[in-house]
Amino acid sequence: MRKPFLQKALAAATSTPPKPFQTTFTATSSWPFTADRPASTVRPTRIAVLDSSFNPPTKAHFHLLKAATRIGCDAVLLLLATNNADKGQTGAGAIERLEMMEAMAMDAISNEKDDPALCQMAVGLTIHARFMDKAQPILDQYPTNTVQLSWIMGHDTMTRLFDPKYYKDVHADMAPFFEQCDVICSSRPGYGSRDEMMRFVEQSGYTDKVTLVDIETEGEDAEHGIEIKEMSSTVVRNAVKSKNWALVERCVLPSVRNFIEKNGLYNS
Ligand SMILES: Nc1ncnc2c1ncn2[C@@H]1O[C@H](COP(=O)(O)OP(=O)(O)OP(=O)(O)O)[C@@H](O)[C@H]1O
Ligand SMILES: NC(=O)c1ccc[n+]([C@@H]2O[C@H](COP(=O)(O)O)[C@@H](O)[C@H]2O)c1
Repeated sequence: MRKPFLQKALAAATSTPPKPFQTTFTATSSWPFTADRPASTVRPTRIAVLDSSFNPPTKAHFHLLKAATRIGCDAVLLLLATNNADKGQTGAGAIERLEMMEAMAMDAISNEKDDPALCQMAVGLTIHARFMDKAQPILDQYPTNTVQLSWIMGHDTMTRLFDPKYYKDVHADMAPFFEQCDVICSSRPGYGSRDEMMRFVEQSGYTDKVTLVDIETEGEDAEHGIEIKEMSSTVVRNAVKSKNWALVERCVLPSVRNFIEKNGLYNS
């Protein structure tokens, strides 16, 4: 039922001229605003944006979002890009990824009622690879200064956010981005300690624009040998390939697990 709609959205993103940003799912018609928190320039709505390949969405992604709502984000946007700064596309197709992102959003809306900001979820599609290019077309959708974007990412991605190789002049190019956006960053096993992450932020000169968070560990997953912070889409793809469904179930939400099996993703 949703496929023709998503195919149309993808066609709009790849047509000439392309639609630079669109939402394909929103929890409510007024998203990201609510009756209690209407569009306001006095108190802009803070949207946590998780930009990812979602190949597939994992519990680590979900817990990054929870970390963002814990520190005050009002709503959440799962963002898929038709272009990636570094990776080619293998594994699931774009439509399948959008469907899995929507499944994750529906899971949150049904099961996370005690975290109202997490239930304010949307799924979106951008054509841009770099964060500085992704931001403006999203901001353009809403009345000026009513929305603040908080980009949530792991330590590995923050390193690339500030890597001069993506820019002509990193500070000049990033200045408009940091006027309207901030970054929420989590440490990630294999990419340096929390202290190293803090030093990296200090050296970048953007201490006031980056908030460091930690992904919470659920006892259940720690008991089973893999902690949430150790999860990645690669772990899930490899687990499906080796038919380790117990590990798949530990690393993704039930709706995503069912989607992977039903659609025969990541088998080869
Ligand atoms: N376990 C994790 N801890 C902290 N950050 C994470 C974790 N998993 C993903 N992220 C962050 O989420 C964002 C999107 O991640 P991405 O889509 O690259 O997931 P991934 O699991 O690393 O994918 P893949 O395994 O396919 O490379 C990135 O900013 C990444 O740093
Ligand atoms: N400098 C940048 O803005 C920059 C650098 C590297 C990756 N990215 C983006 O970060 C997101 C996550 O990247 P990966 O899927 O490669 O982990 C992607 O959308 C990618 O295009 C942005």
